[in-house]
Amino acid sequence: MTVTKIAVLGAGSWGTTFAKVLADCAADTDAETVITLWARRAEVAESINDEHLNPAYTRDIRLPASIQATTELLEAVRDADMIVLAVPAQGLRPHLTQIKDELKPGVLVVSLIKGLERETGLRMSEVIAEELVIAEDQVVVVSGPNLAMEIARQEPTASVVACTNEDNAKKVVSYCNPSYFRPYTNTDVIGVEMGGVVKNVIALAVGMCDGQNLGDNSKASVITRGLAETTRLALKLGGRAETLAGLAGLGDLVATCASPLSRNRTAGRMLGQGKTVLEIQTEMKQVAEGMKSAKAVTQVARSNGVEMPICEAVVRVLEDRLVVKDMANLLLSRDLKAEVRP
Ligand SMILES: NC(=O)c1ccc[n+]([C@@H]2O[C@H](COP(=O)([O-])OP(=O)(O)OC[C@H]3O[C@@H](n4cnc5c(N)ncnc54)[C@H](O)[C@@H]3O)[C@@H](O)[C@H]2O)c1
Ligand SMILES: O=P(O)(O)OC[C@H](O)CO
Repeated sequence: MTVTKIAVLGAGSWGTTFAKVLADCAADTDAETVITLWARRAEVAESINDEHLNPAYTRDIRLPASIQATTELLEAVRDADMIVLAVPAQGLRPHLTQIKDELKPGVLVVSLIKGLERETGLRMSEVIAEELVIAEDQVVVVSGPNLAMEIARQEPTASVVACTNEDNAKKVVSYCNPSYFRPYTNTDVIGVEMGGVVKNVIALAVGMCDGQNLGDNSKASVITRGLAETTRLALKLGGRAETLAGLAGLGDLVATCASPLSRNRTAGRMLGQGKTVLEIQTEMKQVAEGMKSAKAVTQVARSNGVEMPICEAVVRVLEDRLVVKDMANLLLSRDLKAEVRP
């Protein structure tokens, strides 16, 4: 039997949980799979190897003993058939630069990351293909309503595995389909990625509503109009409307904006309560990607002539150019128009 080697880079909440998804799937199917999880910090790798726990990120969840953690990046990716990327968006490129000479020909590279690169406005799949000099159809994106802790607890969850080559998406699906995780394939990589990126910015706005003690009407209005602006941008960039109405669009937006587990919603709530960006970054130990990607989203939107008033307002708050209590007034006083364009 051939052994499949999978490397997961990033032992935070989602990287650790996704390694568990892969390991549980391999156990369910009796597949010969070696899963190596790369952690930046030695104590995290030691805890995963010795105790099968990653308390800082997945609390008391017992990880499958088959997951081997290492702090050696090149050792993790050497001979890997599939490399899964779960580091924060702004830290991705330097990692790719380090691993690019170690890649096995034909390797599949899977992005779990929901962000845009700030300097270039590129989606993660574009950064990966560019930096690793691999074909677009070797890059696969996993995105959807996937709060890591719920999946770590094995609560039933669906997701999307997107690749321009559907066979490659199916291959990745075959590795990440344990009993509690149902991945659907999609060939619309742009729609899937943009759904995951922009929902983080909208969740910041919903969190701001919470911080201002606004109720469900306000939040539903932000979520729904947020989906409208996300869809406008995704369509302009070449995505498909059905994707944004699916798990990676509406599904993820609802999960993130509703859940107290969401770091983006939590960061938004803190902004709504008057905390500064610096205070929030110091207090939160985990990444809230929307805070880093919001500006790039609005820059990409502007350069494509797409109006994104909620995202624009979030950026103004993040840049200290708007106080949260004035945000609703700014959004509501815009020119009136039809909900759906004829
Ligand atoms: N946590 C979730 O529920 C979830 C679900 C779906 C997608 N995602 C996405 O997955 C990506 C990773 O998120 P996460 O939740 O695992 O984050 P996290 O904050 O839990 O962990 C990030 C990991 O990356 C490491 N890290 C931080 N900065 C780094 C840097 N500059 N270079 C290298 N490593 C660095 C941290 O040590 C940690 O191991 C994000 O893009 C996020 O949006 C997260
Ligand atoms: O905790 P957040 O806000 O980064 O959201 C996590 C996931 O993206 C939800 O699907």
